[in-house]
Amino acid sequence: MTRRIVVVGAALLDGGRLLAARRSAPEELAGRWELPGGKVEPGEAPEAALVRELREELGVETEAVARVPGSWPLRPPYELHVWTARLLPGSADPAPLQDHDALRWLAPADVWEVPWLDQDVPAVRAALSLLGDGFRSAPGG
Ligand SMILES: Nc1nc2c([nH]c(=O)n2[C@H]2C[C@H](O)[C@@H](COP(=O)(O)OP(=O)(O)OP(=O)(O)O)O2)c(=O)[nH]1
Repeated sequence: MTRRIVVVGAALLDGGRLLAARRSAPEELAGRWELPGGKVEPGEAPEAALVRELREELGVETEAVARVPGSWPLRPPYELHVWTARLLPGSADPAPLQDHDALRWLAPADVWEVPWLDQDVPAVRAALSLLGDGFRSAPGG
C-alpha cells in the first residue's frame, strides 16, 4: 500500500477576498504562490492541522469551514486537500511569519494575478467553483 501524506491548504476568506501566500522556501517553490497550510500529522484531523498551520505560519486564529471536493497530487507521497476557512473574531491579521515572504488578499477579479504553484492551479480553480463568483462568505458561514 502506498503511503500518502495529506497537505492541507486553506482557502482563507475575509471580506470577500482570498488569501494567497508567496513561498520563501524550498528553492524550487520560492517565489510562487500557494494556499497556506501544511502537512497533517499522524492521528491529526485535517481541520485541526489547518488551524495549527495557519497559527504557526501566519499568526492567525481560524476555523475550517468546508472541504473543497477533490485532491491534487504533489511530490510523492504528498497530496493536497483544500478547505475553506475563515478568521475568527479578534484574530490578528495574517503576517508571513514562516515559510512565506509575502501575502496578498485577492478579490475575485484578481485571483489569477499571482503565479500560483502549478499544482495549486486546479485546487484554486476548484475552491473558486465551490465559492462562486463573489466569494462573499464561505459556504456554511
Ligand atoms: N502548504 C502548502 N504546501 C504546498 C502547496 N502546494 C504544494 O505543492 N505544497 C507543497 C510544499 C511542501 O513540499 C509541502 C507542504 O509543506 P509545508 O512546508 O507547507 O508543510 P509543513 O509546514 O507541515 O512542513 P514542515 O516544514 O513541518 O516539514 O507541500 C500548498 O498549496 N500549500
